[in-house]
Amino acid sequence: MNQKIAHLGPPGTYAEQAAFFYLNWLKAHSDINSQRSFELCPYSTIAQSLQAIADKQAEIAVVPVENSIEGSVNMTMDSLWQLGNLKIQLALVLPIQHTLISYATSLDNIKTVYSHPQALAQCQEWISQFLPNVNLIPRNSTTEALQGLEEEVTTAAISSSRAAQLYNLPILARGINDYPENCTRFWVVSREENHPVDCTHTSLAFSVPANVPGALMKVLSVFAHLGINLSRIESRPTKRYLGEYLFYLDIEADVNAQIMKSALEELRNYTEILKIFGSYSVLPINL
Ligand SMILES: O=C(O)C(=O)Cc1ccccc1
Repeated sequence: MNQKIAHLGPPGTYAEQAAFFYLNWLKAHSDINSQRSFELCPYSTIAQSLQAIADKQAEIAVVPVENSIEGSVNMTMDSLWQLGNLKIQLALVLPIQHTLISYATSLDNIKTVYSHPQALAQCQEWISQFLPNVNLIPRNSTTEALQGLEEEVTTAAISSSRAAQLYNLPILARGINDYPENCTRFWVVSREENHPVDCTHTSLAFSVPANVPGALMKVLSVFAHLGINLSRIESRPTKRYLGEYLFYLDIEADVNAQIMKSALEELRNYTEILKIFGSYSVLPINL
């Protein structure tokens, strides 16, 4: 059986790099007699990679969730809530080193820089120091940003050195991210529930029944009283009314642990809609 792994494309994105790591990890952990093969499938947006799973065009998607400098990737959070029935299988942490790619012979000749909004934000101090007058133009991905560089020598793109190599493009500057420890967390998502026993994290999102004092505090105190640690809390607009929010939690516990079962049971009293995105472990990608 051929399993399709959806990721943000065109080929050479950081998402593809994470997906490629996952593909090799799957091969290494597959039964030697298994007939499974895997194929990487690029999509134009993160939302489309997740939609591909919901539509059964692909079995797995690898999507960026959070960056150590810029925080959450809103498109991933919003799509997971909207699609509702997708499950996180694994988290991957990828170190990210950005490069400036251009046919310009010097930084002084660059007028426009293209990239994914997260990459532009992760390099903003470098850009304001070395390219203070350029126009910054967002693109769907760091490799979509590479299109057309050849025809226009006053443009540059922020992408990876791996992408520069893949498309045979010149690198003008390396390691341009403002913080050297820049990392992005990706989630491996599918339609199926994850079953391993050693999951370290659970992610979920919820709305509260009414916008009243203490509504969020009641939910958080369930975890506090049971001694369960949270590793992330995010809010996103419900998009229904101004000032109404959804809350996303990453929790340091397995959904199948007895203590989490108790927490989730109690949580249902204080939430309106509760969506559990799954339990998983975290794998660092060592480059
Ligand atoms: O555009 C890419 O290459 C992506 O995978 C999205 C992204 C952009 C910047 C940092 C991490 C992920």
